[in-house]
Amino acid sequence: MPAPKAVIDYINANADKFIDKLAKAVAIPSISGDGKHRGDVVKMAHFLKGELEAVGVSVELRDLGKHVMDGEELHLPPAILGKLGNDPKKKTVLLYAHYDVQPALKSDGWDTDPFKLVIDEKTGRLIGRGSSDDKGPLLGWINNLQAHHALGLELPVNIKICFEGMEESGSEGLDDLIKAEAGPGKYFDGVDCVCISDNYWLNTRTPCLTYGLRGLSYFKLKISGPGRDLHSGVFGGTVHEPMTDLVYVMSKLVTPDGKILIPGVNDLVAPLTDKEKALYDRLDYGVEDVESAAGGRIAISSEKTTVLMGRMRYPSLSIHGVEGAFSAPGAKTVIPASVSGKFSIRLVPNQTPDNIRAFVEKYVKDEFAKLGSKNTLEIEELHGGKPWVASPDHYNYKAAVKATEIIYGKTPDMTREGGSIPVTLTFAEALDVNVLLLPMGRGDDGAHSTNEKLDRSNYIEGTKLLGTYLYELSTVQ
Ligand SMILES: C[C@H](N)C(=O)N[C@@H](Cc1c[nH]cn1)C(=O)O
Ligand SMILES: [Zn+2]
Ligand SMILES: [Zn+2]
Repeated sequence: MPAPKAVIDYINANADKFIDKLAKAVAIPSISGDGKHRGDVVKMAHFLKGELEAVGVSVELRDLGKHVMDGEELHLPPAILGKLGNDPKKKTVLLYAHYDVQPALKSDGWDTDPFKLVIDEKTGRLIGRGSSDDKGPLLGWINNLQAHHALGLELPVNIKICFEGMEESGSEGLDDLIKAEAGPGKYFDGVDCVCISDNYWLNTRTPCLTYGLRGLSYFKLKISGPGRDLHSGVFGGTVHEPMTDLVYVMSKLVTPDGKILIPGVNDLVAPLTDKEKALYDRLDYGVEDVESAAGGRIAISSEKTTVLMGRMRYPSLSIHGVEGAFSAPGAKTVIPASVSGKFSIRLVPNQTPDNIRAFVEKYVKDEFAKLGSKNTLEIEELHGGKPWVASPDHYNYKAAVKATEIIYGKTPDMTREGGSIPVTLTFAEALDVNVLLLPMGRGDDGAHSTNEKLDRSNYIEGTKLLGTYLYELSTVQ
């Protein structure tokens, strides 16, 4: 059943107000990975609580306790739990999204202030940190609730909500909450299926539904030696230098064409079948899509399926940065006393943070030992999450296919995502339900990157898509 015309008309008529709301959300720098912004993450939770209550949702902010980040004990931001409707004749769908964002500084290379939503009238882009990941999609749900509230319409399904503020930092605390609230009489009791809008189309033209995510193991490799930073003219050539050791070890992790060098990691990956390869052949995708989204002609292969499988079905290892290294402008002649290299591995089925950790630790220690360095090495796993694959034959997906056809006039591609949303598998297992990923943004949105954007049409049509999905879900078998 399509959404009522009144709902679609309301969304069209209120598009500018929805954009204003996105601007308010973007203005709160809710960066979960930076302790200095923890107050902003909590502020964002209260902002959303107000928005949800204003449209009739009963909301509670659940305390998730404390954690330690970068040596500092911090209170975790709350999980936002909400309920609207309790009609036993209707299906109940659980909506998940996250209200935290990745860090962003203008000096990273943004053209504008990352926390001030800029509306580019020429291109229709809504530019700002979190516009696509994941404040726009999160507000897409609230926009629909607002439309129903304002029009005095009942929703076609019962809604339960779980919005979190730590997704970009390993979803700490949420797994325990979900497990504790699964089962008869508990918060998530009665949930029939889950919908998450927190990923992206493969390209800029074809909507998709996503039935898989890669997992993640994130590591910090710390090498220390001198008691303090040293003058390279005085000490260069006389001591083992931490940065030199780190660069050596990090260079042994992955080849420039993406082959992971850590023994054991690739052995866990299931062999490719012809049937599976045909799935990638059919997707609307070209090497030019990855190159235009990346902003450079740098695809790892000229073969479309190789590039797609590199994102969807094989693990990858990325080197993210070095803490403690000299990185300012100028030419400081320093030997840093302690440096920490950060890298992560995206995991695919059969790989888990538990079975990958031992391979990584052994290999890194062995490679470091080959140096005969007197510096010390510590390796720490910062966070991790398992990969997830669902059945796209479930009614949850059928409802989303129909909704996409109604709103976009196209049958969506069925994709697996290269990114990670650690709680997806927890929902699937703890609640024993199907989970659907229904993305709002395009493949070139630049999530986690500079100048992140959400196209105005994706925000507004995406809002309609989420609403229409709820109607299709209410009648699909
Ligand atoms: C796909 C989702 N929107 C996302 O960006 N997830 C993050 C999760 C994460 C884990 N550590 C830091 N962030 C991702 O895939 O990187
Ligand atoms: Zn993200
Ligand atoms: Zn996200």
